[in-house]
Amino acid sequence: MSNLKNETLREALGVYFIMGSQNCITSPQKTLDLALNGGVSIFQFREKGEGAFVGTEKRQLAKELQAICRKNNTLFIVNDDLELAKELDADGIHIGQDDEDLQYVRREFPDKIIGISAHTLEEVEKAVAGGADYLGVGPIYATETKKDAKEVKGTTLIEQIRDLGYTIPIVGIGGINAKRTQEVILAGADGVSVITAISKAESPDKASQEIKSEVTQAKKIK
Ligand SMILES: Cc1ncsc1CCOP(=O)(O)O
Ligand SMILES: C=C1C=NC(C)=NC1=N
Ligand SMILES: [Mg+2]
Repeated sequence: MSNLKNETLREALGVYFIMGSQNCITSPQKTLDLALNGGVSIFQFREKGEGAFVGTEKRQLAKELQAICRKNNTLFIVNDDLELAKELDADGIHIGQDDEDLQYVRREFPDKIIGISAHTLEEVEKAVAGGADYLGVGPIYATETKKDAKEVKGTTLIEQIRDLGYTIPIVGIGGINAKRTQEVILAGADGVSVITAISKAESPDKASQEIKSEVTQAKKIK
């Protein structure tokens, strides 16, 4: 378990922005700065897909985005890349089912936040048993961003997890925007993970603000 208190992390998961150079219209640095101004509460660097940076360029961009997060007192999470996460002393790492297994990652990062993607109840149970700090459940809605996304499931898995009494922090992910945010929170998620709705927004700060207010409103109803 990360040394960050469970409830603090749950709170921080509210508006979980994920981005890499391939997801932006303008510069990643500018996009992140605006998104943080708008109310993003945790950020994940996810440099993947066609044309993604590798090596020194990737490391350089990660350092710059981490510095922007630090300036805004916001958690900086690295997707998949354990070496990079270690080198930057990131606040946490997010792994998918096809990445290193949780036990190995926990040994490497005993006090960091470890998030796991989960798409089935079996994957959820394994992640909870293994001591993951949060789950990324999706895709909730259709998404263009992740080419190998699994089948769209709506909010059913989130509801199932809560019906079974699991209290692990959850973010929904996949095709989420401001309009869809309340449904995901009311289903039992603690936050929403978003790439396109913020990274390709006309104004990333306004987009983040709208999502944040939807999260806040839904949590009042819950
Ligand atoms: C990384 C990931 N995992 C499941 S869907 C997805 C992409 C989400 O991107 P968007 O918010 O643009 O649909
Ligand atoms: C695939 C993913 C699922 N969930 C989260 C939070 N991040 C990811 N990269
Ligand atoms: Mg992965």
